[in-house]
Amino acid sequence: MAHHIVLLPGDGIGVEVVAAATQVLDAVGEFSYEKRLIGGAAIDATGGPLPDETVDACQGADAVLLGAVGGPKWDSTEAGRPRPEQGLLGIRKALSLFANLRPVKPLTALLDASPLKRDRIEGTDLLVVRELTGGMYFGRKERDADRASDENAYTRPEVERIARVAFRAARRKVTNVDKMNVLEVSRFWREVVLDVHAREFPNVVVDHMLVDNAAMQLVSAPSTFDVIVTDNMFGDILSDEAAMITGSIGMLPSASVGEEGTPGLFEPVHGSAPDIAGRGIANPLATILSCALLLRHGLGLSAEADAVESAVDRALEGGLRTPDLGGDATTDQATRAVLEQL
Ligand SMILES: NC(=O)c1ccc[n+]([C@@H]2O[C@H](COP(=O)([O-])OP(=O)(O)OC[C@H]3O[C@@H](n4cnc5c(N)ncnc54)[C@H](O)[C@@H]3O)[C@@H](O)[C@H]2O)c1
Ligand SMILES: CC(C)[C@H](C(=O)O)[C@@H](O)C(=O)O
Ligand SMILES: [Mg+2]
Repeated sequence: MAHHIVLLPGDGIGVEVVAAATQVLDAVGEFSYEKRLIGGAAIDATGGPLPDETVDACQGADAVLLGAVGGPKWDSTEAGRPRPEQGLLGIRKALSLFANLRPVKPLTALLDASPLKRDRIEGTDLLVVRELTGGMYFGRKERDADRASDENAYTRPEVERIARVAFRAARRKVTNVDKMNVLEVSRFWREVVLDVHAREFPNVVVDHMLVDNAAMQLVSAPSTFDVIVTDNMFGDILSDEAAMITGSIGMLPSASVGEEGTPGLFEPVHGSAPDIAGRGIANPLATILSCALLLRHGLGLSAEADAVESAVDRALEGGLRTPDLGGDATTDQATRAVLEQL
């Protein structure tokens, strides 16, 4: 039976890059698709960012492919207004997708597309393991006329399970990133990571870095990292920074995964890019590479995943460059360049 994939295009360029990526999926296999609403598109159609039907469909899928949510149309600082981003946070929580894996590996063809010097980034092959369903994103929120707060809390099981994902993924070492010199929640986080290390993974090298230093080391010596494990907020910020090692935020894929047996959600790291939405010039490669992660980790189709990744590689070797990479290829042309290599 064909694998069943729920598509959540969302808003802005999310719609454009998901349409591109499904063409690539169709070139490597047979899949049944079900398109559902999320984000601003869902607010417009139903009043809320995450309709029940979307959650139900995702729960019944083999894997979920998401574009992006959000945009100025729904941006408001007013308390209590529905926001597109709540849809994304809601589906991550509903599927218990506690681990967000963001691999950062500059492709040879793009070593000169990064603003970082070639000799700095050469050899970089790191993985950001971002905790995705806890911390400041999901703590108690309070607001009155003169004060507002977002609680930043983690429980022991939440830290233990993300630490295990990181230690299992390590080839050389795990770098735990926190802010333990200031935050109580970070001191607790680090203690739990150390416990898991001592009890379950004593043979893996572990080191610890404060997040401000990690932000600096990511651009000065990215190839010294292997696996970075960090909380929801720090992981969000550090992975956008790390994207520039690959040349563009339009290149960075991600996999959001939970416990065995629950469908994974695969999504580019970038957002809905309102500044270029509707112009047909978004780089679809982050989403196409997210499809490779979907094939490999979501559906167990490793050969197909390898084929997609090497087609992207060859298309770039052949000169493919969208505007974010300094060229003028459109989304369509980029997609066709990948399809031609398949
Ligand atoms: N996963 C998601 O759904 C997600 C992620 C990040 C931001 N957002 C939302 O997207 C909206 C815009 O956020 P933002 O501007 O801070 O971040 P963004 O990632 O949408 O855009 C940042 C910059 O990168 C460029 N860019 C992003 N993706 C690109 C691509 N594929 N090809 C070429 N250029 C690309 C944009 O044009 C923009 O200049 C906000 O509403 C935000 O909440 C959603
Ligand atoms: C849109 C937003 C909620 C989201 C996040 O902060 O997790 C995005 O920035 C991401 O990185 O996936
Ligand atoms: Mg982000």
